[in-house]
Amino acid sequence: MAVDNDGIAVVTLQRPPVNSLNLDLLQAMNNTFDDVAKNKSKGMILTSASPTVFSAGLDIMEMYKPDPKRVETFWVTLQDMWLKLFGASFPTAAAINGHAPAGGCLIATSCEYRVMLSGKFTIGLNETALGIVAPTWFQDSLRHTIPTRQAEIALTTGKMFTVDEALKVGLIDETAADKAEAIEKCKKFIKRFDKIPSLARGMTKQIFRQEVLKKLLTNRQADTKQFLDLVNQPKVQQSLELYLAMLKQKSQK
Ligand SMILES: CC/C=C\CC/C=C/CC(=O)SCCNC(=O)CCNC(=O)[C@H](O)C(C)(C)COP(=O)(O)OP(=O)(O)OC[C@H]1O[C@@H](n2cnc3c(N)ncnc32)[C@H](O)[C@@H]1OP(=O)(O)O
Repeated sequence: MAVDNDGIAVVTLQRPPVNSLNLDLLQAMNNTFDDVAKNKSKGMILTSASPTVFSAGLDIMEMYKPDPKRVETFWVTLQDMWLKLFGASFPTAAAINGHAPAGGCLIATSCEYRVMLSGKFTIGLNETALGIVAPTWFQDSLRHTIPTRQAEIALTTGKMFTVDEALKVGLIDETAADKAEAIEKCKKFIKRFDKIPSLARGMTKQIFRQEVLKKLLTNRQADTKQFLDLVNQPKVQQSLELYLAMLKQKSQK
């Protein structure tokens, strides 16, 4: 993590090759978000060290033939990550410098502002296309960002938006030619709050987001159980196996 002169933390995801979110990366993100809050940074920008992938979403290896204890810890840590990021009182922005499918889109939509690089990248919640279900809070994060009708159609079809489509529907706020420009645009967004008292800003954001946050906070155990039931279904394991094989085949071409 780097904190620049103007007090804005730039947090770079760096788990090659595709920043897939495994238990270790999620734990590191949680520690970093706590540090950003403790250091009283003006705000946080999330970006990626990869030139083509912001994040490939959840690491499928954490869910394929999982160890029962680890997969439960994995899910609870993912819930923590979302609660910290979506509920952060400090300003948050995503400089999306590559593809952002599924959990990658979740991270981006948990931030308050999104700038994505122009190019052949895509962003969206593609879970249904993989035969899995986007949990309530994934769906809520999308619904919080784009109009309800478009969110429903996107979720049920597993739509991956091109950069132009994402801009048109409001899934991203701006485009940028390169990563430096994306970070600059995110900084400009965060600097808008320079003259707004941070306590009032933070509380207003938390009130605005509290309904969605409360839904998970009061249903955490049920949400975990639902995930564990789903992940242990033979049909879901079969879908994950096929998907992994497809990804492997594609990467070897
Ligand atoms: C049962 C679960 C129930 C509920 C949970 C619901 C919530 C799910 C949320 C999720 O996030 S599920 C994950 C969904 N993610 C995806 O569908 C993305 C899959 N990846 C891609 O589409 C592409 O990799 C990419 C567009 C992100 C990047 O493309 P490219 O740069 O061409 O890289 P490769 O495809 O060649 O991949 C390199 C390498 O990485 C492996 N990999 C890719 N994504 C994942 C992943 N999500 N988890 C684990 N591993 C992944 C891929 O297999 C390649 O591995 P090699 O060993 O062949 O190099």
